[in-house]
Amino acid sequence: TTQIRVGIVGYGNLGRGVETAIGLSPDMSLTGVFTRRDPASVTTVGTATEVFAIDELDRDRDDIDVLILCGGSRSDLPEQSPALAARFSIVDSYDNHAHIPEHFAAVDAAARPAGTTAVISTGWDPGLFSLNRVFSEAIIPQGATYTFWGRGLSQGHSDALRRVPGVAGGVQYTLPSEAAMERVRAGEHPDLSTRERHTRECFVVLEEGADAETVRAEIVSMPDYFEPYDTTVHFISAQELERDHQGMPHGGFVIRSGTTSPGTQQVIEYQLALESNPEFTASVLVAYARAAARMNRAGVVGAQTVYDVAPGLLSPLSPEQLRADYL
Ligand SMILES: NC(=O)C1=CN([C@@H]2O[C@H](COP(=O)(O)OP(=O)(O)OC[C@H]3O[C@@H](n4cnc5c(N)ncnc54)[C@H](OP(=O)(O)O)[C@@H]3O)[C@@H](O)[C@H]2O)C=CC1
Ligand SMILES: N[C@@H](C[C@H]1CC(C(=O)O)=NO1)C(=O)O
Repeated sequence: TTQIRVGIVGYGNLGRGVETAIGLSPDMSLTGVFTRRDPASVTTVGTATEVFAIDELDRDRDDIDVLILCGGSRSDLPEQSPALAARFSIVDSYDNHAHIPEHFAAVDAAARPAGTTAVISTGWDPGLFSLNRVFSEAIIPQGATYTFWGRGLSQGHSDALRRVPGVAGGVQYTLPSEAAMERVRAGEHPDLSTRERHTRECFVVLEEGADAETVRAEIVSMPDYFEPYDTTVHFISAQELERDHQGMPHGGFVIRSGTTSPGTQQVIEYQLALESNPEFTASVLVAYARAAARMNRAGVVGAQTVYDVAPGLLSPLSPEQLRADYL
């Protein structure tokens, strides 16, 4: 069977992870990396990986089945996903939850008339955690569902704070409320606000001459990303960022507890423990790129989410093998 030919758009933490994950997928090949920067300035993990300027995607080409978009959700994907879905099947990891319906509509308006397939908001949240929230609530309609993340590095929030004028670099860690988790695990169904579930801690390197209090105010008031949370901002040097904040671990869990008849307690839990958030997320993107290519060949076009993708399409194994070995 012919390989699925993939293009990576945007080469940062996620782009590097996708490059590695494709190398582990015998049914897929990497056509190349497409970057907005000078290709000569981009050093890839694989020495054989070709790097092109992103406008190399502007011309008609028949060497890409699906593009994996690895840009930032704060400002890259809102522009790149619809633009590229007009000509290619894509997958992205768009994770600004409050605006996913808008993103879906914009991408669908581009993909559907073009006959491309665009799977948006894949990864783990949104993505695998979204699936588990829906599974859990479909199976246990009477109960309460909770999602906790961290302590770990959120790539979406780190990307978002790096976009603030005056910020030269930085990361954001998400901390779950220990008290809230304890109450949930004790089987309580507490009514917790967003602010009561997590806090956010930022470590920021300022650009020369930038005003710290202006930058802090811009971060903590940022709608969707930071405004709904108690957020602290520490200012550090570039050396400290390099020395202390290069790891990108993360994780979390979705838990639902409820009853299937009066007094009959049922609990579903799905947990992730990630040494590398980007490598894990990239692996999810690659699996959904496999599904997007297959869905497009089957004539399923337009924007899709993880709720629209049959799980078997994620696997390199055939439906027959899955029935024989995994059911
Ligand atoms: N759904 C989910 O569960 C998850 C979603 N995500 C999403 O993934 C997005 C991308 O995360 P991440 O890869 O960490 O973001 P990065 O900041 O590493 O990269 C984002 C983009 O910035 C550009 N870039 C990268 N490095 C540099 C550099 N040194 N100088 C200038 N530009 C650079 C690249 O585009 P170019 O090559 O064109 O310059 C790249 O695509 C996040 O915004 C988040 O929304 C992440 C994790 C989980
Ligand atoms: N999308 C998140 C993945 C998880 C982590 C997270 C958070 O820490 O707020 N929310 O969802 C990311 O970019 O890392």
